[in-house]
Amino acid sequence: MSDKFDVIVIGAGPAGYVAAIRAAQLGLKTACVDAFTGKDGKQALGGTCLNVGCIPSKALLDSSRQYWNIAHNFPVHGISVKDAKVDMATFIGRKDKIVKQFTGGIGQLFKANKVTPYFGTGKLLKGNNVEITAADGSKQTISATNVILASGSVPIELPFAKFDGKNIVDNAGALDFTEVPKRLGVIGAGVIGLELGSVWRRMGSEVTIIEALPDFLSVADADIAKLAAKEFAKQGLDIKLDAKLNKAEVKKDGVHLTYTDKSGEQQLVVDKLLVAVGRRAYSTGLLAEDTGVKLDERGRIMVDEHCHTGVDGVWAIGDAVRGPMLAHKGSEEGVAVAEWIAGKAGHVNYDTVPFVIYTEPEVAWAGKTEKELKDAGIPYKVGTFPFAAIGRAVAMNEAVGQVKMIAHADTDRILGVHMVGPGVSELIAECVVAMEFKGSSEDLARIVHAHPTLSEAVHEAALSVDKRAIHKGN
Ligand SMILES: NC(=O)c1ccc[n+]([C@@H]2O[C@H](COP(=O)([O-])OP(=O)(O)OC[C@H]3O[C@@H](n4cnc5c(N)ncnc54)[C@H](O)[C@@H]3O)[C@@H](O)[C@H]2O)c1
Repeated sequence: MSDKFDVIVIGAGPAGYVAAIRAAQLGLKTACVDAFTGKDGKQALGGTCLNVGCIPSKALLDSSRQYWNIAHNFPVHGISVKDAKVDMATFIGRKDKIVKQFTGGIGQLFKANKVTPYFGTGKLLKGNNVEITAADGSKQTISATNVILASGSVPIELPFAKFDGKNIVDNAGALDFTEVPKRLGVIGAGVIGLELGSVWRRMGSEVTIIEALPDFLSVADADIAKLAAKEFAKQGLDIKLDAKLNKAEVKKDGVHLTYTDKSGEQQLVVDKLLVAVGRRAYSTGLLAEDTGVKLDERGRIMVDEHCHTGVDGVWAIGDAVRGPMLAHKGSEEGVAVAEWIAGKAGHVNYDTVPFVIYTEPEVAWAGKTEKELKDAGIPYKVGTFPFAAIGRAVAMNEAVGQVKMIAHADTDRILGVHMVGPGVSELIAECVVAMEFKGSSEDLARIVHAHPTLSEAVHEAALSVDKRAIHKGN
C-alpha cells in the first residue's frame, strides 16, 4: 500500500474531475484515477465529454455551421462565395486541438489544486482500497477514507449492427471520418443522432435517421418536438419514425441496412452507419466481488439521494448512476458529494436540470412537459412566443421556433420552459434560475430584458402566460 488519501475519485470525466477539484479545494488530500488515452498515447483527462463527446461535437457543429452558412445563409445577406471547399485535415485537426487544449487544461487544474492523477484502470477493493492497473499490466494499490465512483457510460451496441470502428461507428467514430460520407445512416433520432447527423448533413452527406419510436423526440415537449422536426426536415435530415433496424451488413459498396417500418421491410445502402441508440452505465471491472456496492437491473451503481452507495465511504455520481446522462448533472453531483464528505451542505436540484440539443435551431428545456403535467393532473397555463416576432432573431436571419412557458394555474410558479430556436442553449439558463428560486411567470414578466435581444422571447412568453404579450395577439 503506497499512498493514503482522504478521497480517491475513479474516473476523470465531468463528474469525476469536478468532484476531485472540489474535494481538494475543501482541503481533502485527493487522487483521481483514469485510463482514457488520447490520440497521442498519453493520459487524456476529461472522460467522454472532453475527448469524444460534448466538446469535440460542438467543435464540429460549429465548423459545419460555418460551411453550411456559405451556401444557405450568406446569399440572404447579399454575400456570395465561389468554390468554397473544406480541408478535412484542418476540419478534424481543429477539433483535435480543442480537445487537447481542454484535456490538458484538466491536468493544469489538478496541479493547481494539488489533485494527484493516476493513469490506469481503477478497481474498488474491499475496505476503500483502489487497485490501479496500468496499460502495461503493472498494478498498484492506493487507499482512502472515501472513494467516489465516476466511471461514466459507454454506447449501447446493437447485436445486428456491431461497431467495427470503420463503417459502423459510435459517436467517437463519427467525430473522425476522414472524408464526408456521401450517404450516412444513423440509428436513433436522439441527442447524438441529431447532433452528429446535423454535422455531416451540413457537410453535404445525405443523412437518413432511423428511429424506433413513432413520435419524434418524445422526451421533449410535443409542440417543441414538432417545430424542431419541421426545421430538420427543411435541412434535409430524412428522419424515418416507427422504423426498426433488423440487419446491417458491410459489403463492398457500403453498409446494407434492412429495417421495418409501417409499410413493411425496407432496404437502404449507406457509406457509413452511426449507431446512437443510447448509452449504458459503465462498471465493467470496476468493483471487486466483495465490496458490497450494488448495481440495479440496468447496470447502474445503486445510490441514495445523496449519491451514497450504502457502503461506508463509497459514493457514485454521473452517468454511472440513475438520472439523466448529462455532463452538468454529473458535475453538480461531484461538487455535492465532495461537500458532503467535507461535512458541508451539498445540493443538487434534479427538477431544474436543463436539457440542450445543439442542433440548428437548438432545442432546450427544463422542468415538466405539458404532457407530464396533464398526466399528473396538475392544473397549468401556457404562454408561448415565436422568434419570428423577435427583431434580433429576424436581423440574424434565424427567426424560427418559439419559447413555451408553463406555469401552475393557481400559483403561477414556473413548472417548465421549452424552447426551440436560435441561442436557446443560453436562454434556458435564465429560466433555470427563475425555477431554482421558485419564481413565477409574473416574476420573469416584470424583469427588464434588453432590446433587441433573443431573451425578449422569454420575456414575451412569460407575459403570454397571462395573455398580455405585447408583440403578438393573445
Ligand atoms: N447535448 C447533450 O446534452 C448530449 C449530447 C450527446 C449525448 N448526450 C447524452 O448521451 C446519451 C446517449 O445519447 P444517444 O443519442 O445515443 O441516446 P438517446 O437516448 O438520446 O437517443 C437514442 C434514440 O435511439 C432510439 N433507439 C433505441 N434503439 C433503437 C433501435 N434499435 N432502432 C432505432 N432507434 C432506436 C431511441 O428511441 C432514442 O430516440 C443520452 O443520455 C444523451 O442525453 C447528451
